[in-house]
This record gives sequence, C-alpha cells and structure tokens, in this order.
Amino acid sequence: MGDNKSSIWKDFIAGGFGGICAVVSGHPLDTIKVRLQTMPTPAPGQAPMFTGTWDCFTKTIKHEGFRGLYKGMAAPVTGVSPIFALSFFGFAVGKDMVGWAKGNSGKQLSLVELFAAGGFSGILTTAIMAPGERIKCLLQIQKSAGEKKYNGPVDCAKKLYAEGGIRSIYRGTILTLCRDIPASGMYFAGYEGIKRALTPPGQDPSKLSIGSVLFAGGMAGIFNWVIAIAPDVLKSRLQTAPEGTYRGLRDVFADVMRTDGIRGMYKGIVPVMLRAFPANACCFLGYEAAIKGLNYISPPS
Ligand SMILES: CC(=O)O[C@H](CC(=O)[O-])C[N+](C)(C)C
Repeated sequence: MGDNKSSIWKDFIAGGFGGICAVVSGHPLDTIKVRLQTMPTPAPGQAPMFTGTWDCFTKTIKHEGFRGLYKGMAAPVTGVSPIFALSFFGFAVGKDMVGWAKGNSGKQLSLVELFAAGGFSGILTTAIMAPGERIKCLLQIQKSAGEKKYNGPVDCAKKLYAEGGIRSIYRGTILTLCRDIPASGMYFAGYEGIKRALTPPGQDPSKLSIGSVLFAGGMAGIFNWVIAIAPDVLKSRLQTAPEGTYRGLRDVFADVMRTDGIRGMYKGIVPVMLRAFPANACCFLGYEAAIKGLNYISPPS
C-alpha cells in the first residue's frame, strides 16, 4: 500500500477499482445475506421463509432466476466504488496522521497504529455507506417481502426523501459507524499484517505473489466481518423496518434478542463469510494491480 503523501490519490483510484472487483464477485452472496437477515419471523408452527443459505439461494433462482441474485447491484456498483475509493484514501490519510502524531520518524507503523488508521477510514466512508446501504437493503428485500415499491436506487432515494427527508435516507448511521470503525481497522491491519507475515525477511511486501495477495485480501475480508456481523444485523433490520417500528438502536437490539436470541445477531453469517473471502481477495488484487498501473503511468517521486 502507498506509504507517502504523493500516493494518496493513487490509493483513491486503486481503491475504487478494487471496490468494483469486490461487488462483481460478491453481490449474489450479499443478496442472500440481506434476505436472511430481514426475513419475517415465522408465526408459531409456520415454516420460515428460508431455512438457510442454500434454501435462500435455490428459492431466489427458482422464483426470480439468476438476475434475482444481482438485484440491487446498480446501487453498490455506483456506490461501492466511491466507498472503497474513500476507504483506501481514508486509510492512507489515517496512516499519515498516525505517522505525523509519532513525529514522522519514518518507522514502520505497528498493527495497532494501522488499526487506528483503518478505523479513521470507517468514519469517512459512513457518509456515503449509510444511505447507500439503506437503499441497497430496501431494494434487495423488496421481492422477497412480496411488494415492489421502488423502481431502482434513484426512485428509492426520492421516495425515502419524500417520506422522511434526509433523516430517512440516513437512517442507520450510528449503527454503520459502530460496524465500520472497528471493522475497517481490522480490515486494513489484517491485510498489512498478513502481508508482512508472508514477506520473507529483507524482501519488499509489494513484490508478493498473486496467491499471497489473494490470501491476505481474503483474510482481511474475514477479519472485517468477524467484527462487523452483529452491528450489521442490527443495521439491516433498522434500515429495512417500516417507519416508526423502532425508537433507536437499543430497541432493535432488544427486538432481535426477543425474537431470535443471541443467534439472531449472527444471522446471515454463512453467506457473509462465503462472500467475504473471494470478494476481498479480488478487491485487493484489483487494488494492487491498479497501484502498479498508476505507478507505471506516474512513477513515485
Ligand atoms: C461493509 C464493507 O463494505 O466492508 C468492506 C469489506 C467487504 O466485504 O465489502 C471493507 N471496507 C468498508 C473497509 C472497504
């Protein structure tokens, strides 16, 4: 990853490209995750809408075809690319800030310092992540919820604005912060830590093999989601619930515990983890390839 100021714009562009790679490879499993997380709780004696990941996958294909798995992808492709761009940019800025706080000694940052820099990026991304996720989740569930209220992301944004103004579009912001500050810390510290561990002494981590980059990127995704899954469940519930269902995040938490218990906090973990490895392996490979391309066009000073 770029370590000096002049490379920050490259991190922005390369992160955006990495984000596109992550969406294309991971969206079907993201759809399954959101559908599992938000399906209605069955009445006593009634079968649940989906019994698990495989059931949700086969029912989606049966009723909606493969296109059903790619529902709502327009929003993440246009939204996730800037989010990842901002995320990688934020991490680069965060590293500069930590380096500056240490007196710019030029020493390698520790994993804790990398975690702090990653956490900072989670604050930046929330500005576009929170509304992006609200729209994405509503579009992803609308077919399985049995009604078609929104005709795409722009229509969804307009309707949310008409119903409740900017507050409605930004519903779920606190939970997005609770998810993305620690998760982004784990993401970037995890990636850098694994790269360091895989780099033989005296060698440059940027010369690692494609296999090693894929492994480090995939594991970064796993680390991210180990931390993120519980707040993500609460966030998806809050963001997809009809207006007035919950009074705040304590209320969502109490509802999940009452209806599903502690297991409810891990709903959708199987598709999350199945997606996390390949999507983030592709993301970091795309990122590293883009950085190499940008360094070729504009060599580092
Ligand atoms: C929630 C999210 O987008 O997490 C990213 C990893 C993933 O699986 O998409 C990480 N990050 C927000 C740091 C880019």
